[in-house]
Amino acid sequence: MQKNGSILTAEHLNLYYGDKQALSDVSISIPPNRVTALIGPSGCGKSTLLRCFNRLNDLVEDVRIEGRILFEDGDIRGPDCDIVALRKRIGMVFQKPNPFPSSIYDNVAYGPRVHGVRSRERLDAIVQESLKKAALWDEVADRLDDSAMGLSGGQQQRLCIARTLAVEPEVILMDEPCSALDPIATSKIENLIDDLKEGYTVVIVTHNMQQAARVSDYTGFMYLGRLVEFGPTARIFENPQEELTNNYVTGRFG
Ligand SMILES: Nc1ncnc2c1ncn2[C@@H]1O[C@H](COP(=O)(O)OP(=O)(O)OP(=O)(O)O)[C@@H](O)[C@H]1O
Repeated sequence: MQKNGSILTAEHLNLYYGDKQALSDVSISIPPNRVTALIGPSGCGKSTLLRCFNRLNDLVEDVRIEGRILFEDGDIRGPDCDIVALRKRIGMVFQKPNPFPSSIYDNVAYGPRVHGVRSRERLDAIVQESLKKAALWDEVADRLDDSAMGLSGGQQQRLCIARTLAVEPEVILMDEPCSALDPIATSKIENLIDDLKEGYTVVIVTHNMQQAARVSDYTGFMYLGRLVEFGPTARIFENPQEELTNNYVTGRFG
């Protein structure tokens, strides 16, 4: 944990895609073991900020980043940062479920295998535990060798969460994890997010304000690349300090 009580802190972050500035002077501190939602209109930089937290923007050509991102005590943008180790500690779940075209078991065992776990007994235990934490075990326990592609969209997304949990991350980044799912599957993922904060820090990007209000403890409202306001979710929705936030949460634009 950091001196300010956070697990992850961005300081004066600017990000440019070529000439276009997508983040402007963003500073934010993410509290541990809580769910933090990033909301704001399309194109305001939510996903860009999320991707900075595990250096996924490094893969984008022509990107330039200024500022610091501290994870615990180290700067993840520093030369000493081991990206593979970072992505193990800060996992990511994407908008569209993206299971590998292999068995349910192998999807979950993939990460631990990459990180050197060889014992079948240990892998069995990790697969079972991760699927239980992702609230999927009861639905797949008798068909672990079946293809992950045969699962429903909601099950696939929970499998992707299990795959992320299998390498024991500390932070889970979720980029619109329910946007491809129906309401029942969405509510399962939302319940799961609530359970996850016992053991993990969750940062979720969502278009859906009701979802942010339901699942998060803290909310950051972004607009045109800036973090306009950040605070406890109830305060952001019920008593925002900034007029822009108020206009957005009351549905005056979006
Ligand atoms: N790889 C990229 N190359 C160039 N520009 C990009 C890239 N990714 C995002 N952008 C631009 O950066 C800005 C912020 O995009 P970002 O995806 O972070 O916004 P967002 O708030 O997550 O939007 P949405 O809610 O629509 O997903 C947008 O103007 C977008 O067009």
